[in-house]
Amino acid sequence: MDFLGGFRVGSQMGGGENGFCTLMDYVGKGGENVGDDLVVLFGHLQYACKRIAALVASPFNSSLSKSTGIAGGSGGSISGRDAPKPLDIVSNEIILSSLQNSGKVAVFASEEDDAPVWIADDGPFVVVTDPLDGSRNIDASIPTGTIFGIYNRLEELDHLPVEEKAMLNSLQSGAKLIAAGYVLYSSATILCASFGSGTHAFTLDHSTGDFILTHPSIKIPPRGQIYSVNDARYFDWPEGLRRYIDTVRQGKGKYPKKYSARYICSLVADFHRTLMYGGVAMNPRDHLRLVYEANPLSFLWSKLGVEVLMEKVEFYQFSRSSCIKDFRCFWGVWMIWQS
Ligand SMILES: O=P(O)(O)OC[C@H]1O[C@](O)(COP(=O)(O)O)[C@@H](O)[C@@H]1O
Repeated sequence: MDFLGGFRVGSQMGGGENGFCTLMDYVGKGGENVGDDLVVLFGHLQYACKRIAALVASPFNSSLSKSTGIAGGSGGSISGRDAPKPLDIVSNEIILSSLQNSGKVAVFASEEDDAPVWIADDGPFVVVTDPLDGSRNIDASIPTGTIFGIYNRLEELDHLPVEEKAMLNSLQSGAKLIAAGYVLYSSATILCASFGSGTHAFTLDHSTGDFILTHPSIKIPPRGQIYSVNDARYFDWPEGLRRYIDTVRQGKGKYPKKYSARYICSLVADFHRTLMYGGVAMNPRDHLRLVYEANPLSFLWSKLGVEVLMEKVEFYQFSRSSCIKDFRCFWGVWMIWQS
């Protein structure tokens, strides 16, 4: 048992009884004290994620999706890998309605929507999210996750037309995030977040419904022995990346042990494992969304002092004719540079 600022820190084996530090304790006045508005926002966000955790674990998943007839949803005309899956849409609605109820959000920008939604003129925050990442894998019960980032609303844009200010607020630079995180839906449900100093993980105690602080101020192991990348794309990679992976596979890098490969193809799960065990995780394709995935996760890494490489961010040029979903980037995280 550990102590943090007067709170007992639970372990995943521990209960959520009195004395454990819950997420709401942590963000509140007795903990990091992120400010009343953000506390309220997190109260609603964690509630939404608990509902999504229950949804993805539900035995009624597939019948729910089929019977509600939302499979085509708002994205009926979209095809292939971008076609929204039913649980994505349900998760999106859950988060949106929770944030609307919070009264603290001006703009909600989700990977599931073509355009950001303006919620409330006086909401102090802008929330960007991928409500259910990895949902392509859900029929096989592979872990999924919610990714979120939070900005302050740009008051200097208040005079603009709604659509324009919603878009510009959502396209703020990742460097302006005030908080970001993810929720992993796996054998445990884990909410991992940074509010600007350090990165902390909270594990859902199903007996009380509280997220308990289980991993305060996470430190990535200085040396990992795992690389995480979709290496079916090996022949599409740049030469330098192929050389790097070949080097660590053979144990010929600075760390003289052969690396192992782990790739779930569920970003939050691959990210969380890398956070826990170290190593290198990347997606060297022009595929991940800058606003909903790469920026929030990079914010977390940067609070850990980890080097984040993002390329192709020139996509991040505001253009009125572009869909926010099209801002994509190559994304890589180097825990340790060692080729
Ligand atoms: O097919 P790749 O390049 O391995 O990409 C897999 C990545 O795509 C994702 O499924 C995200 O894709 P979507 O945003 O289209 O859902 C991640 O969870 C995963 O890390």
